[in-house]
Amino acid sequence: MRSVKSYQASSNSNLTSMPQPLTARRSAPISGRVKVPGDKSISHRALILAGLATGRTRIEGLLEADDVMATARAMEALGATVSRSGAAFEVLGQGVGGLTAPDGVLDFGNSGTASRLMLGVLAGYPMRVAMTGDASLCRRPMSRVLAPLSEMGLTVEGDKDTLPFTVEGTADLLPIVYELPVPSAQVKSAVLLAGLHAPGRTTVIEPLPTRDHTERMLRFFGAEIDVKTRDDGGRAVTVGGDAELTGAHVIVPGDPSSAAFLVAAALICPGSDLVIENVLLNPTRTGFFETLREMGADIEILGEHDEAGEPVGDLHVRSSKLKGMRVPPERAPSMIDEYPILAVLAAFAQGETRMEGSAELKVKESDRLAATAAGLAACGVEARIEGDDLIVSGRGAVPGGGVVETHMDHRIAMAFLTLGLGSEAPVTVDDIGMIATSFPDFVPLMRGLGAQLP
Ligand SMILES: O=C(O)C1=C[C@@H](OP(=O)(O)O)[C@@H](O)[C@H](O)C1
Ligand SMILES: C=C(OP(=O)(O)O)C(=O)O
Repeated sequence: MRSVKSYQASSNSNLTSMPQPLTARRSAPISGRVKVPGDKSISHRALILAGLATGRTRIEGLLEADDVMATARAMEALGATVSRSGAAFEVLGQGVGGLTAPDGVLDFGNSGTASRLMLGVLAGYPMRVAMTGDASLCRRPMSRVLAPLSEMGLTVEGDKDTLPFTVEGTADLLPIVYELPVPSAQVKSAVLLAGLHAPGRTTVIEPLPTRDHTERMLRFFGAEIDVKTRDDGGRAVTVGGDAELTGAHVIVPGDPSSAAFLVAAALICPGSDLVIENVLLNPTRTGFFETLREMGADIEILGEHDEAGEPVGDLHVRSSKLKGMRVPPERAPSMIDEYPILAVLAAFAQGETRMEGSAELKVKESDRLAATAAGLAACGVEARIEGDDLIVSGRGAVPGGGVVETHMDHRIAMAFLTLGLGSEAPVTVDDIGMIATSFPDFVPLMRGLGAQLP
């Protein structure tokens, strides 16, 4: 058994370590059968709910990346026991009210999900907890979660909107009905997690459906969850308070947001034929694959089935000629992390791709609208931002030859390394260090499939 304390907070140490540039070159076909690491969103939630449950939880396929290890360390600091046992993780939970005050500051590294979901957990405990993150996380807005959680009873010292700050929860949380002003699964999840402690029922209303892993997993651990879907697709999610959760056996499927880079590489490198096994196919996460099919991509889904409460299947991808399209704003939540790699594919397509309603991209690990447009321009692609829309003019081929700034953003780094596998001239990414936050084996895995990442 190995405790998670032995995992380093490497996303923070990246701040002081030297940047690691990498150059991607035009590649032969990307082919083979492969699995991607476990889904990041489900991994965070598995650790949190396991820590709040009574008894033991076994987690298979947990993503061992910096972001998820920040959640694991936080749960340990709060009194849960998290250890690795062979290929799985085991968590000994403390029950919904059983967590205890940490000794030091909780450091969430680069992870928005870890920090925001944990605020929901902490809201139910009358203890002062100091929280921080790396330079990127300390710029990201926290008011979106602090607003509903303050209504429930959480206080933030100094009324701050960004980390670092100290919060204090209460044993007397109020249940609320909260309508999300922005489509965000992190905000929805934070309110639902706080609702576990509140007496009565807490409801989150979301005008556009966002990823629903918290609801599914809460149900899996025994919480009372009610989901009502409106005619317009919006949802009202209600959690019963004073909840009791029981340890469970969680199996984490492959992350579709990581698979997206492999799919993209296979599409743009001629002659590719790739199968990615065991990918999460929850409909709140598959907007990218649907969009690519509409653009003409040859993507087949094989062997779809349910595993531990989530749909999974294999993706079979063959290189394809793509055409530009209008991506409607209501699709954004189901593919929010895939816009940088979609924009890269749009550059290889014929015609214009207009990605509408992408405002949320401005508040991710970097301003992804700006970083993506600048990266494309550095690689000779015409791209522009109009309000909240990103517009890419595809010419069927990409010149490349640029140096791309990643701004401490793992998805920008992976998106532009992928671009370099299909462009005419090599593409250099200024720093690949942050890739460890979500997909530590990205570079060796891609090399194994034929990618030229020397
Ligand atoms: O709930 C989650 O696990 C996530 C929700 C999304 O963020 P928002 O809730 O800010 O849209 C997504 O970008 C992030 O990578 C993971
Ligand atoms: C936005 C992301 O993550 P987070 O918000 O958890 O930092 C991401 O992984 O693309």
